Amino acid sequence: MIKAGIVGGTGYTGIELLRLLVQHPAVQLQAITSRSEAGKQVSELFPNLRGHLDLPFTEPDVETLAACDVVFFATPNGVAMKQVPALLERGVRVIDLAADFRIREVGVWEQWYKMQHACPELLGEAVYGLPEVNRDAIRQARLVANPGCYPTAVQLGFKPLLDAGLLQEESLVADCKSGASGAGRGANVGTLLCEAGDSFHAYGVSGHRHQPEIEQGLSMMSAGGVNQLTFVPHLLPMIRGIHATLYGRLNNPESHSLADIQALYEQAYANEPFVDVMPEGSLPETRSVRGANHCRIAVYRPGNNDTVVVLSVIDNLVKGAAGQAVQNMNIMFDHPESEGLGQVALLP
Ligand SMILES: NC(=O)C1=CN([C@@H]2O[C@H](COP(=O)(O)OP(=O)(O)OC[C@H]3O[C@@H](n4cnc5c(N)ncnc54)[C@H](OP(=O)(O)O)[C@@H]3O)[C@@H](O)[C@H]2O)C=CC1
Ligand SMILES: CC(=O)N[C@@H](CCC(=O)OP(=O)(O)O)C(=O)O
Repeated sequence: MIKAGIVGGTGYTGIELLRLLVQHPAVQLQAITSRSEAGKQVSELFPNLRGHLDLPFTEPDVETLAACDVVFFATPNGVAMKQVPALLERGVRVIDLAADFRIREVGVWEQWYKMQHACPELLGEAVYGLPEVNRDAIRQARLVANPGCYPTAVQLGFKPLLDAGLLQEESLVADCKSGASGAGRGANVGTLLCEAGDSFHAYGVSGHRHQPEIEQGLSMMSAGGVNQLTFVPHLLPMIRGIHATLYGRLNNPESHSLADIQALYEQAYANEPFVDVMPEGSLPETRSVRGANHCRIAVYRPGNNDTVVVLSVIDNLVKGAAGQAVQNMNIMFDHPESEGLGQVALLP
């Protein structure tokens, strides 16, 4: 059994980790932390876990966490980096759902996250946990930086076209929409029902912290690098889900029909358990991945012009966070990659 701990068990990604891990056949939950709820039974706060989990929340101290084989940090940015060195020293492997270890260059990270990094020496060792890109490195990793939700949807959507060198790199646009759970469980006026319900708006238009993460990932897929991505996130009046509409201009439009591009995607993801390339003409819906670890993708070439449109949907809390983290854990501990991740999306 893999002994697992969760730091931040009362947040939305922590709750989602709990839901997935109590059903995982090879995991024994060892410690679940919350500073605000320490001492209370986890199932008292979250009755969906009654009968599945008999553990109280504890304080997030290294001594308790050191008894785990793996610790998930489901905490705000800047928390994991303070505890990770001590845990690694104790032989514990770490999966950070926040952004502390996602960006290679410490200067870029500090500029976007507006704090000093506590252990920049670990940035070179940390593995970016997008299995469809880094599976082999994840297997060996002591420290995995779980990708952000928007970066997951965008990178999986563009990957086959960039890997094949078919796109003009300066032409990329990612028009993305997220449900409100992406903002976390903390009190926040912008995500109150009366503020976010029955309305729709963009945010972070002049700069969002996922921009450098997405550009870093896309650059690794493309010979020329990607540094002019236009990324605009929006808040949708729904709870879960990300819908990314991606645009890119073809280098040689005459040489690649829509059927060729469809075949390219099908081939690229043929062996990926969690990426589904839908048939031509499909319109992926966020509800088709709600609660499931899948990314569903459809490709288009409207009017047969030079621009390819890719539609990519995920559940921000599953493939965009907790599900991907469990997928990474399975890879790190040499378990079947889909173990404990067989959930089918909830319709309607
Ligand atoms: N929500 C989403 O869709 C996604 C979120 N992420 C990232 O995952 C991380 C968690 O997100 P989310 O679950 O939404 O966040 P929440 O705000 O919902 O939860 C945060 C959790 O962290 C704990 N916490 C806060 N501060 C500290 C601290 N200093 N030390 C220890 N624990 C702390 C809180 O519990 P307590 O205060 O009681 O200790 C709480 O359980 C964030 O970095 C987020 O950016 C990534 C992808 C998607
Ligand atoms: C709707 C909403 O607010 N979404 C969050 C993204 C959540 C996420 O993935 O953030 P991390 O990079 O911090 O992990 C945001 O835009 O800040």
